[in-house]
Amino acid sequence: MEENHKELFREVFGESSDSEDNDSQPELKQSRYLIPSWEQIKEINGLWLCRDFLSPQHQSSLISAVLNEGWFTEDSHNQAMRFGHLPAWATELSNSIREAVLLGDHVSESTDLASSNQGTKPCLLPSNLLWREPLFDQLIVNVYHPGEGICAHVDLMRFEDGIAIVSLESSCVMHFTRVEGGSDIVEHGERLPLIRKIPVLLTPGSLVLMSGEARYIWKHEINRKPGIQIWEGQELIQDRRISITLRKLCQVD
Ligand SMILES: O=C(O)CCC(=O)C(=O)O
Ligand SMILES: [Fe+2]
Repeated sequence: MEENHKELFREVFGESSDSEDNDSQPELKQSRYLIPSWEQIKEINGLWLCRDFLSPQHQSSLISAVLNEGWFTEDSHNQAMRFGHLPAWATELSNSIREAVLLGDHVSESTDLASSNQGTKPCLLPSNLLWREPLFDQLIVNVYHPGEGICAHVDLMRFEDGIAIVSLESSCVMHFTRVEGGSDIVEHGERLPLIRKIPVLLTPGSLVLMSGEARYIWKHEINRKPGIQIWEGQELIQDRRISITLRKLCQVD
C-alpha cells in the first residue's frame, strides 16, 4: 500500500491490535476481512467485482440484520430505501467497502493488474469518491423472488458517481449494455458492434463497484425469466436474492 494510503487507512480503521510495538505498519492480516481480490471487467471501464467480499458468516449476519429491520414482512414488499442516516449495519458495510478498496489496491500492486491498462495503474475507485464523507448516504435493499429481476437502466443522475452493489443469497447474471448514442468500441483496431451484452456473475457475498463509464454509459439489468440466467452453458438455479445498493446523493447547493 502506498504510504499516504497507509496513513489514511490508519486514520479510518485505527491500528490493529498487534501493531502497537512501535512498528507503525498496520497489520493487514489482522483486519476483519481477508485481503480481497478484485476482478476488473475488462470490457467496461470502471466496473469491478470482488467475489469474496463477505465471508459466509458475514453474509448470514447481514441477511439477519436486513430482515430484522421488518421491511419485508409482507410478500408484496420487495424494496426498501433509506436516505441520510443509514442503519448501523449499512454504515459498517460502507466501511468494509472502503477497506476492501484500500486492501484491494494493495493487492493489485503486486499482481499484473498493476501493469495492465497500458502501464497506468487501474483504479478501483477514484480517490475523490473513496474519501468523500460519507461514502454513501442512500441505501436500497431489493428482494427478488425467482423469476424477478430489474430492467435495464442507468442509475438516476441525482446520485453521484461511485455505486456499490452487494449480492446475497441466490446467484444471478447481471447484464451490461452500452447506452445508445455511445460511440462504437474500438478494440485492437477492430470496430465492435455497439449493442454488446456483457454478462457478469454475481455470487452471494460479492461486491460490484461501478464508477465512470460503468456508471454513466452502461445500463445494467437482471433478467430472471426462464432461459436467460445462463452461466457457462448452465441455467442458474433461482432462489430468493437480496441485493444492497449503496449510493451518495448529489449535493444541491
Ligand atoms: O439488485 C441489484 O443487484 C441491482 C439493483 C439496482 O441496480 C438498483 O437498485 O439500481
Ligand atoms: Fe441500478
